Amino acid sequence: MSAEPIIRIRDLKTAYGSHVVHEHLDLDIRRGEIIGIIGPSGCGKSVLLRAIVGLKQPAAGSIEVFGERLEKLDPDERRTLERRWGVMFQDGALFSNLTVRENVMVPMKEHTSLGPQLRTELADMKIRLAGLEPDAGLKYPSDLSGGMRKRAALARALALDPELLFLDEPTAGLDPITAAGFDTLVRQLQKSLGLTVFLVTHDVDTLYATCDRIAVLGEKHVLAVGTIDELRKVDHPWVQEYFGGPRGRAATGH
Ligand SMILES: Nc1ncnc2c1ncn2[C@@H]1O[C@H](COP(=O)(O)OP(=O)(O)OP(=O)(O)O)[C@@H](O)[C@H]1O
Repeated sequence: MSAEPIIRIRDLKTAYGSHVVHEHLDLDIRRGEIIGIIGPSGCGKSVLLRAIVGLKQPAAGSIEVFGERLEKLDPDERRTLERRWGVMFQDGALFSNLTVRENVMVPMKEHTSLGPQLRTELADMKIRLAGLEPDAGLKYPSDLSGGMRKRAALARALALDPELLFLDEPTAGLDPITAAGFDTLVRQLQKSLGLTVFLVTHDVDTLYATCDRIAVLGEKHVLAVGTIDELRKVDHPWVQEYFGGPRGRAATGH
């Protein structure tokens, strides 16, 4: 892992009108790590993700990704930078009128000059990489189970061979076995592709199974960041409850 963070957030403030979501938020994401982002509902996990990828304009502070500040780039430079990450949104956000293969090809069409034949071959490769059977590519999202839809959304997030992957609650709504399969897949992909993963989750099992470090959001900023063992020692009621409460104990078998 290099010392230079892949994402560097300093003194971030975000707001919707008078409603301040983040204030004085600092966070570094290290290259090659899977960092879990947790915190109470509505604390701003998804908004933080959106701010990093440029979908939510910060009210103050700075966000650097790959050493660049998005708002300082011209449109071409920004598109080049955006190609280096993939995002899987909370609901998967697949286009319902496109097949899985066509969904995966959307970013390729937008960002590359690859011809249809190559796009198809690459899309099918991503579909397999995400753990789906090849024939899933010809199906529409409505023909897939929840777990398969998540994998299809993951395949699309991987379409451009990203270095950085953003996953917003990837296991929400999945049964525990399917969720565990997804966790394993994320870990395998991180290892084999050398990805850095920014993973928003409520799922304690996912944290234990996949994350190198965890950042706890609350009170508009990062309350604590560290390994699970480090966070267990943090003297904050929500953090204590999260890791020491019944769900946290069940996940560790303590
Ligand atoms: N488009 C929007 N317009 C106005 N307020 C918004 C918008 N998006 C998010 N918010 C507000 O920002 C705050 C943080 O929302 P966010 O979705 O990031 O929370 P979260 O931590 O991801 O929650 P959850 O765990 O429930 O998904 C909430 O108070 C929410 O109401």
